[in-house]
Amino acid sequence: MTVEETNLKDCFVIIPNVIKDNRGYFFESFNKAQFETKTGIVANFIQDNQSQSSKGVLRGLHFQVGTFSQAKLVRVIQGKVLDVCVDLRKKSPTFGKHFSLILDAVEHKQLYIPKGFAHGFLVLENDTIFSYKCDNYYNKHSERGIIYNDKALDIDWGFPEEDLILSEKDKRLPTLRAYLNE
Ligand SMILES: Cc1cn([C@H]2C[C@H](O)[C@@H](COP(=O)(O)OP(=O)(O)O[C@H]3O[C@@H](C)C(=O)[C@@H](O)[C@H]3O)O2)c(=O)[nH]c1=O
Repeated sequence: MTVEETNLKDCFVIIPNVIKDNRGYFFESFNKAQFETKTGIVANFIQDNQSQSSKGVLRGLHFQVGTFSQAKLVRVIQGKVLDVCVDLRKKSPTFGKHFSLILDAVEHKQLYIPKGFAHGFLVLENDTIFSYKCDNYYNKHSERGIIYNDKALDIDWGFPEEDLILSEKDKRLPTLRAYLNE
């Protein structure tokens, strides 16, 4: 696997070694020792999640707070997404900045998103299956979010706004400024 830095500190793109033969392909989707050596991050993932979505679904921008804050290692098993994360660590030099990349089932890239970041993705192909590891358990009461189209974040989703499909919960999320003033 190869690890690439992003514009956001502690946030990495992981590019696996995909081995192809006449049967198909094989790759190690997670190798703790290699992950830790190449990123310098000690990962203790304890929950795996999987979701399926249609084209146009936007999930996010989500995070958990306090003792339930989560680092995530995200990837696409089938289909394609635009994946986005936002640095919400108040003391970070890249506070409020975001990183985005395409995750698909062709390159099999992964994104490591540290604690203190918001995360979301826009689904670009029907029947996309998204999978991620978390280093903390889900906790309903610790869930927070920022609205995906917050002008202050300036995220280019590159998709017609009227075609987006969001959960009722996600439609009501606050801007970053409103969240910080809560
Ligand atoms: C995230 C999560 C949800 N749930 C439940 C709550 C709800 O009934 C149902 C669907 O939850 P949501 O609508 O929050 O699912 P979703 O919008 O897919 O939430 C996910 O979005 C992406 C962008 C992330 O980064 C994740 O951390 C997570 O927040 O699943 C769990 O039981 N465990 C979990 O870990």
